[in-house]
Amino acid sequence: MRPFLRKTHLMTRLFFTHHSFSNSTLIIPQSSRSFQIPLFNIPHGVFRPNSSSGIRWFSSKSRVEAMQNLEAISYLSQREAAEVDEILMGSLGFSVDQLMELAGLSVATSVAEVYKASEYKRVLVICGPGNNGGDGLVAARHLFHFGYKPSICYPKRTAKPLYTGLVTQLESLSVPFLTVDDLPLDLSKDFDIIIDAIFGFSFHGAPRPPFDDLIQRLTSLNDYKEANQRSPAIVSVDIPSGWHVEEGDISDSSFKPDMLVSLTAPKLCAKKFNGPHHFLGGRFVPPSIVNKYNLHLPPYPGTAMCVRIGKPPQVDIAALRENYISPEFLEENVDADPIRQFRKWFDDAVAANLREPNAMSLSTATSDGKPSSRMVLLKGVDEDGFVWYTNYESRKAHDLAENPRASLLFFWEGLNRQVRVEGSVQKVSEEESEQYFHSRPQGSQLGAIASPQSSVVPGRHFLINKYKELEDTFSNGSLIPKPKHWGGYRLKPELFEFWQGQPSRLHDRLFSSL
Ligand SMILES: NC(=O)C1=CN([C@@H]2O[C@H](COP(=O)(O)OP(=O)(O)OC[C@H]3O[C@@H](n4cnc5c(N)ncnc54)[C@H](OP(=O)(O)O)[C@@H]3O)[C@@H](O)[C@H]2O)[C@H](O)CC1
Ligand SMILES: Cc1cc2nc3c(=O)[nH]c(=O)nc-3n(C[C@H](O)[C@H](O)[C@H](O)COP(=O)(O)O)c2cc1C
Ligand SMILES: Cc1ncc(COP(=O)(O)O)c(C=O)c1O
Ligand SMILES: [K+]
Repeated sequence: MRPFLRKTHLMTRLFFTHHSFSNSTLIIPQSSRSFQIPLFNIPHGVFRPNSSSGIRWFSSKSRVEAMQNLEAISYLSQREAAEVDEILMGSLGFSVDQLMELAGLSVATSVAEVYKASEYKRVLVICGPGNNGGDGLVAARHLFHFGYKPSICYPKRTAKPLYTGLVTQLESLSVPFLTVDDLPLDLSKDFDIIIDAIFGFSFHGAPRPPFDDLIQRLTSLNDYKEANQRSPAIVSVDIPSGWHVEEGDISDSSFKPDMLVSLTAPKLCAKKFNGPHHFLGGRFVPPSIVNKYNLHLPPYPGTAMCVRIGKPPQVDIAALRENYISPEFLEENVDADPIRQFRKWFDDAVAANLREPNAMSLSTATSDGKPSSRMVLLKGVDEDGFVWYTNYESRKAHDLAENPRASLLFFWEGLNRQVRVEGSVQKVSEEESEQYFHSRPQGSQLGAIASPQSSVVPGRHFLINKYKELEDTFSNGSLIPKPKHWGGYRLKPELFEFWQGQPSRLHDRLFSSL
């Protein structure tokens, strides 16, 4: 294999035309051909000079950090876990209600990250007599509001107002409470997820009735897993119930959850957890606790209530799929003007708060038909076409010089929508490029000068040094001149396809060729 080389890259802007949908057709069948894409070394170098992209850059960085920090996680003993609880609810001024609310919300958000409500609707929450059971009650309420259908089994209720309040809240949502006798002996058919909120870090000895029997029913589900048959996913809150809080499943005879949501910090038994999904929740740990217990915990990304820890899940790539469920998109729903239709969908993507709704894949090809694709940012769309900005000496620019045709692809995953646009490409005017260039953050302007896009550079230091020199040169606030080799392209559309995903792959595809 050849070693990686470092290339650099820059950015781009967008606009659109007026045409009718006279030729629009609904094509249902999807090509069933599969493609084998050969793997090759991709010289790359994502250069984001300083933080012109601010928060977004930071939040994606903290997610990456979280993934990289897996080795450094620390674990609490049973005594330490109880101590932390006491400190939080003593000198640190928390109430148990608050902590339980945050813990239960963390459990619900962790579940929702892995098991989509559309596929895993029926949730059984088995609650024990202590705070672990309380976390389960809170999680059930949040899951209800997230669109799941929870049922509760809460055989040993605690008479304290906190718990009776949680029960009343669930009853007001008509969440069913099932007795142990109501539950089938074989839990495999009636539920998609079972949340084990039976015992937490205060568990000791061997499980007593009726929890011994419930744990046995969970353990019986192992047989289905071993036989590769569908059975509910088991999610344990803080401790897999029945496991020793520090030693884990000592007898090797208890159930093995698919997911563990550790709260505050993982307890020692979590070292023995080998399931696919380990999450951390309880985003309330103040620095004084972190320092006292020398905790190494991953940062929570953005505003999340949970973060994945442990090894990344091993997925069966072939089994990864979504069943798209969307409103129908019919001929009578589409705007006769594809540009207006595009704007409508674009506005929907913005309103849905999708990240980078203007990110699009741009495909170009050499004159002898060698294709290549990359993402660029749409910077304008109107009757004249779609505009993006880039480096005129880049690979895409070379392609466009010899073959001025391209295709654009938008994928708005959160809306089950895709738009294809194909057409001919021209450079935008120098004035237009000038105007756009000077509207960009200073860092991006300097980046455009520093980065010889698509050419091989000796290393990241090369870009950083060039960038620093430019920063010095322009530190007096003088105008940063647009490099000659930087500017926009405009694609004049000839063909549109608006795609809305539907169940069983019977998607709606409306196209208009102009
Ligand atoms: N700071 C945090 O991390 C927070 C964690 N929370 C959650 O709270 C639990 C710990 O809660 P706690 O009430 O201390 O303990 P448990 O939920 O584990 O349950 C204690 C009850 O279970 C009974 N028990 C213990 N062992 C057995 C057994 N072998 N058989 C049957 N019953 C058992 C115990 O009864 P005892 O009579 O034995 O004392 C108790 O009734 C933690 O894990 C988190 O999930 C908070 O919600 C938020 C803050
Ligand atoms: C979301 C996203 C947006 C991007 N936007 C642009 C852009 O607007 N202009 C640009 O030149 N490069 C942009 N890039 C970088 C390009 O994908 C690519 O790496 C670079 O333009 C070099 O491509 P080339 O060597 O094929 O010409 C973007 C990358 C991503 C992931
Ligand atoms: C290399 C490069 N150039 C240009 C852009 C577009 O940047 P701007 O929005 O500042 O025009 C991007 C966006 O990611 C980029 O990566
Ligand atoms: K548990």
